[in-house]
Amino acid sequence: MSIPFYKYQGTGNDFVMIDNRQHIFSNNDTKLVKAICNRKFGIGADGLILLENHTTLDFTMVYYNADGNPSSMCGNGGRCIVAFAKELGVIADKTTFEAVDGVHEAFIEEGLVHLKMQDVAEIKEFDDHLFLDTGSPHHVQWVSDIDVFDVKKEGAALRYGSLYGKAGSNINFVEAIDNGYRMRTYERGVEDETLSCGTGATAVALAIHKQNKVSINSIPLQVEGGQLQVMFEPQEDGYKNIFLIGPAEKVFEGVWNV
Ligand SMILES: N[C@@H](CCC[C@H](N)C(=O)O)C(=O)O
Repeated sequence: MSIPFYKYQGTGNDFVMIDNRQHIFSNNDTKLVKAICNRKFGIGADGLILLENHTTLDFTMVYYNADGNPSSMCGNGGRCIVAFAKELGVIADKTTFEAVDGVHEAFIEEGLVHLKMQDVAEIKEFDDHLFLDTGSPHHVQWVSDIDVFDVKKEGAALRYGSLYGKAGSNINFVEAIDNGYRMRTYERGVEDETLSCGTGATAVALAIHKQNKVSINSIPLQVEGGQLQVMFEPQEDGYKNIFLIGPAEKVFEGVWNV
């Protein structure tokens, strides 16, 4: 079996993308997805994404983590699939598509993909961290030594610890820097630090605003793989019109032979 694939990255969060409009790839083949995402024996990626037909919208996004399992929303993957849909000629510069957490609008402007995220109603604040769901679950914690912080060790301890039970959570660490904020993420389902996490960046931006650290509604975030921007409108009871903004690029394409 030969499966044509494309490799995309959004601020270093990388994905294998497959045009599955003709059902060339079986859904939920955990072993195959894990093999494709393996960085030593496969193509290598943080996740695999299928672009499928939708009955009324432009397309459906189906997301799998690198461990082969389907998961909750991937923000950077959402930005990458918009660029992929444009490359395939499925859309021009604007789109409405469906993902696991609902319908998303997006547009491409000056080379950056602006992805509208779901409204966020609740941010839980604890003594040393915050927790919110931006399509995926996110723990946000301030640190003072982010450059040398052991994200993999501390992230894994929290992800598998008593706070989040079997489902786990993605774990974000953040520090204020001269021109904004710098963050690093341990990703559930990759079980390692990734160079960027879009739903994580969204969670960090809203957490920063919730804690009154800024009054602005647009927050620049430096991630390991580049720069993201999150814009939002604060409401009495949460946040709406949330946009995750950043680059999404095709890296290469090929054929996977099984
Ligand atoms: N890379 C993602 C998040 C993907 C989902 C996550 N690993 C989970 O299982 O919760 C992003 O850019 O949002």
